[in-house]
Amino acid sequence: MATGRTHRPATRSRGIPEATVARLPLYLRALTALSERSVPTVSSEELAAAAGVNSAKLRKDFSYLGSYGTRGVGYDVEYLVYQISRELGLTQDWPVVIVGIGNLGAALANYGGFASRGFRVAALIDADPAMAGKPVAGIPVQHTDELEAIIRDNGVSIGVIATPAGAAQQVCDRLVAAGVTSILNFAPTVLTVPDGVDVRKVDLSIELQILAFHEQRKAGEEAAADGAPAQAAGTTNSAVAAKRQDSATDQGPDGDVPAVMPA
Ligand SMILES: NC(=O)c1ccc[n+]([C@@H]2O[C@H](COP(=O)([O-])OP(=O)(O)OC[C@H]3O[C@@H](n4cnc5c(N)ncnc54)[C@H](O)[C@@H]3O)[C@@H](O)[C@H]2O)c1
Repeated sequence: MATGRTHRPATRSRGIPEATVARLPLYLRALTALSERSVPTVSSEELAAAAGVNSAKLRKDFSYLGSYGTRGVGYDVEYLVYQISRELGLTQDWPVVIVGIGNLGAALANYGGFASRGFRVAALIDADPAMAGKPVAGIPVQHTDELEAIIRDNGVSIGVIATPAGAAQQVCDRLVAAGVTSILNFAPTVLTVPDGVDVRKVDLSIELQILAFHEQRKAGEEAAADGAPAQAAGTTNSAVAAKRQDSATDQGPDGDVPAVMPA
C-alpha cells in the first residue's frame, strides 16, 4: 500500500528550519530544568551550555520564534517554555498508542516522561491474545483486532511501534490506514509510508556503533601517539558514524534532521 518515505522540506511552513525544530526539544529540556529550580531568567550562553548547543546558533533559533531576550537580563524562562511548547504543539494533549507490549513496549508504557510532556498513552496494543486485558502501567493491553477502533475512538495521530522487525511494516500500514500520521519506530527496520506520514526511528544499537567507532578512533590515536602504526579508523563503521550523529533521526541513511546537533 505505501509507496515511499516521507519527504519533508528543509523549512517548515511557518519559516522555522527543520534543524531549528530538531533543537527546540533540547532547549525545552534545559529550560524545564531551570523552571523547576524557579530560575527566572537565563542568558543565551548559559542556556546554550545547558542544551549543548552553540550560543550563536541558539540566538538564531530563537529569532525564528520572535524571541530576542533582553540585553543584560537574558531570556524569560517561563515565557520561553511556553513559546517553545506552543511551537512544538505540546500545549495540547497528544494521545499515543504503543503497539507491541513486550520488554520495550512495557518499559515505554511505564515511562513517566511522556505524560509530563503532553503525550498521553491512550492504549497499549499487542497481537498476543494471552496479553489481552492484562494491565501494564495500569492500562489494560488490547488485542490488535481492535487497533482501528482504538485509533478512531481516541483520535490518535501518533503511534509507537515496538514489535519485532518482521511485524513492523504491517503494523505501520494498519496504523496509517486507520489515520495515524506520525510514527515512532523502535523496530530495526526501515518503514515505507505514504506522503504526509512522518516516521522517526530510534535505534540504540546504532548509537552504540557510533560510540564503538569513536572508541576505535581514540585507540588508534593513542597508538599513534605511542609510536605504533595508527589503526585504520572506522574501517567498518565509518560510513554509519559519518551519517548518523544523532540520537533520533529521520529514518533511512539520508536522515537530514539531527535531533542532537553538534555544538
Ligand atoms: N530502538 C531500540 O533502541 C530498541 C531497543 C530494544 C529493542 N528494540 C526493538 O523493539 C522491538 C521489541 O523488542 P522487545 O525486546 O520488546 O521484544 P519482545 O519480544 O519482548 O516484544 C515484542 C512484542 O510485540 C508483540 N507483537 C508481535 N507481533 C505483533 C503484531 N503484529 N502486532 C502487535 N504486537 C505484536 C509480541 O506479542 C510481543 O509482546 C524489537 O523490534 C526490537 O528489536 C529496539
